[in-house]
Amino acid sequence: MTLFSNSQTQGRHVNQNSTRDYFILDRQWLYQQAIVHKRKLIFANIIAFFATLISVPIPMLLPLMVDEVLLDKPAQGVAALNWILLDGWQTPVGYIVMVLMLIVLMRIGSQALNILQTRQFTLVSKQLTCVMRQKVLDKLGRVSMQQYEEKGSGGLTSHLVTDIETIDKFIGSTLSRFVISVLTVIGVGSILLWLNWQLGLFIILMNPVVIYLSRKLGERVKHLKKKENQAFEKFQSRLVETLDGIYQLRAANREKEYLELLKQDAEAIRFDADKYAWQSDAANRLSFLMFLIGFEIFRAAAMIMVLFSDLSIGQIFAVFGYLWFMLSPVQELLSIQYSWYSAAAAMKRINGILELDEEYRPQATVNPFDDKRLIDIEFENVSFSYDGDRNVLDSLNLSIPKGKRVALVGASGGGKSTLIQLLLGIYQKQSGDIKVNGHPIEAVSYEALRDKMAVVLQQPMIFNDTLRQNLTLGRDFDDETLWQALRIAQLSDLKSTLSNGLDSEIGRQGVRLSGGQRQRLAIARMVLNDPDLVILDEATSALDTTTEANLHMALNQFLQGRTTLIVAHRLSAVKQADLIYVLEDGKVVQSGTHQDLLKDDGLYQTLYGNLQAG
Ligand SMILES: Nc1ncnc2c1ncn2[C@@H]1O[C@H](COP(=O)(O)OP(=O)(O)OP(=O)(O)O)[C@@H](O)[C@H]1O
Repeated sequence: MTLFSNSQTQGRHVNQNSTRDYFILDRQWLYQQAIVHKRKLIFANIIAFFATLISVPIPMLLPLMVDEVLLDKPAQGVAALNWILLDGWQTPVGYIVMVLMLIVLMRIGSQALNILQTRQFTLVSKQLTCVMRQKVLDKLGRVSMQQYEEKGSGGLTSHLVTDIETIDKFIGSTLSRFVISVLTVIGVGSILLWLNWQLGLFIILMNPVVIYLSRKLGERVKHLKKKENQAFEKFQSRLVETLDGIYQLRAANREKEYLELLKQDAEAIRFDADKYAWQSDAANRLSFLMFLIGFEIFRAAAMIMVLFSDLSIGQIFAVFGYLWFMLSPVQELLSIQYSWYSAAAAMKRINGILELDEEYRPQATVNPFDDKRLIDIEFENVSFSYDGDRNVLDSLNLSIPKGKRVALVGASGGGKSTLIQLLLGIYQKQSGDIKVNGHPIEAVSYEALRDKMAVVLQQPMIFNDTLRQNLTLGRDFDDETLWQALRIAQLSDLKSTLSNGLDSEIGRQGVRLSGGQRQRLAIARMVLNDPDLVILDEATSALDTTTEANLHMALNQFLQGRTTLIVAHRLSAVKQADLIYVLEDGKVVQSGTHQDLLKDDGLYQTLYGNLQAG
């Protein structure tokens, strides 16, 4: 079956370490899980057997009531009741009350066992879905950036929520009902055959047909409902997008056009919803009509049997009872294939995630970091292309010496951020060497290097959490250290603006931080990291010149002795670097200090010469 095929990686770039050692949801795994949970599953099935054993005979008490008590033809049933009942209670009312109590007890017993049985299955299903979620989460931590960029996070989120929920439902409710349904249908079928084999056979064969036909009509409704839901989803996502961007839309005077689009979406909902409303009502009624007609045919057939066989009135009542009794188990058995299809499709989608290419993570074979904590980086003839066609970095050579502050400048799109991504191991160079303290970066391992460095990006991530959590990202620091980091990052003023201090909620529902504040928060985060290698990628671009100057002054001391790589457009951020590289079309076209570069005719002078003059 395609669902379980393991070979979906074809046509994709597969990293060196992704040699199918990854976890996947397949028959074998399900089988292993069934073995792991076999005690619960066996217990659940034994309970199911007894639950059915108690409930199936209930309608058989009707012939006893109707024939023996109401029509006054006492036989074994009444004899059995007489054996239990005291003399004074051996009256029709006594019999009815006694049978009522018996039925109530049987129903309570059967329901109690059902609850216990479902409980066993939910224990298993929740355990399995939890394992699945954790496996997918583990995988997400290893998925390569290319894959994230291709898939987008929206699709991945829905897999984690809805698809796993579908599988949970299949195991927890559909499978759990399966045994009970099969046993009930077998039990009821046997009793009907025993009562009157011709009538029994007719009902056993025709019942699934009637339910199948009425279900078919029901599915039509589902299809319509799906269309209505899709229209709603489209409307909703456009609405959220429009409202999120309302400020910019208003400023661009395009608000009306976007609201007009929303109105068109609303119109589409009206069209689909209207169709769904009446057609679903009609289909529901037709579906029920089909069922009622089937039921009436069975009833008529049963009455005809009374004419032509020795079926008693009480037994006819029992047959009617069993018709209802069979209804839900047959329905459940018929729907199992649909649930299986959805669960299989969900599994396939989850396997799609589990098979995504993983980030290349070579194991460390050397430790080039000495006690002095100094790091130097060397790029030797490094080439890289995103699409395998155009080289974004083209035989690039540059060196970032120990403890120095190095700046990368150049026109937008020159490859500066790409270079950082190669250093971080987010993307892999196609050729050349990146060396860390003289060792190839693969031998050092990206994880070991990431441990030593901190990167501050232009648009730092702020979590919907407290200031403390946003600073520490879960690590332990005392308050004084945190305030010290905030001081260096020029964020001391938060002390007076946040009522709850470090424990104030910032992020989406808390205080709204300005672009500049976010950047400074990320710098404070970096300071707390105490890194040996600092990378600032447009990290101060949103600050005003005074704050930026103050920040650089405060950072000067902190960056002393740490290797620093700065990517920036602003002269103020670049000027103080010990060494500046000018990148153009993926190559270093100039290098030197600010003063050296200003003297040369070249890109640097074009970019910064005027500013300097000004
Ligand atoms: N994920 C990506 N997929 C494909 N192409 C990309 C990707 N990221 C960047 N590029 C392309 O690679 C080139 C270099 O981009 P990069 O972001 O490294 O430039 P940059 O020098 O940092 O620019 P800026 O100064 O504007 O930040 C650009 O042409 C860009 O379009």
